[in-house]
Amino acid sequence: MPFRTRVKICGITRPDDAYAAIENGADALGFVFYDKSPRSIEIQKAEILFSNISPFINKVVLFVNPDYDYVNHVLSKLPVDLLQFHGDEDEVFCSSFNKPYLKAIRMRNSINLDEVADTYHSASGLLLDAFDSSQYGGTGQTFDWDLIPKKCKLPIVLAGGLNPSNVSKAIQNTNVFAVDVSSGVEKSKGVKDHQLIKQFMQEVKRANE
Ligand SMILES: O=C(O)c1ccccc1N[C@@H]1O[C@H](COP(=O)(O)O)[C@@H](O)[C@H]1O
Repeated sequence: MPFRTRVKICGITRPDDAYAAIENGADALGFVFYDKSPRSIEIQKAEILFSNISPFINKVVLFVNPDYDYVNHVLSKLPVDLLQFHGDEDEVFCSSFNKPYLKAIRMRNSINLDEVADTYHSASGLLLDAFDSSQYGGTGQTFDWDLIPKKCKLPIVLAGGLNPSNVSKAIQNTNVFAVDVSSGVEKSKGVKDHQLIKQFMQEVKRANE
């Protein structure tokens, strides 16, 4: 069976955007619970969205340096499949919710991903994003994909500045398990462009042929 790169579309704030992502074949949808993000969503709005998401689509909730109680509050309200920690959270914190999680790593030359995988041994995967000193993520910036090892102890999700024009090259140049996109399929912050979602998914498919 040929390998298929999985796709997560992040920063969903509207039902129509969720449907467009699902209809075009996304495996996971991401919801941002970080009030400094323009893609941040309120719990009440997310409750409605979540109740309309088809089975077998992973619902991922993203946090940046959250309080322990806030994560538990979100988990008490929403049927979450996977947590995504996109800040400076340590392994003890990330693993304390009894839920699978992705740990986002903002890539710099000095990072040794084998060491990071040992540190976050309880993670379901590492999500690699571009480093930006002023923002935690959703920056639309790429990083040097040569920094990604061909083999890692944990599955790798590639993020950071992906869009329909570069995702096929990103997949062909790396050996990642999944790709994650937010700003590259938007018409404005928090509002997805359905044509770009379609093109992005077509390009992922093309790269897998
Ligand atoms: O989307 C955001 O606003 C955001 C805010 C804070 C941390 C992470 C955020 N998004 C994640 O960033 C990466 C890359 O996004 P982009 O495709 O470059 O826009 C992705 O994992 C988003 O989930």
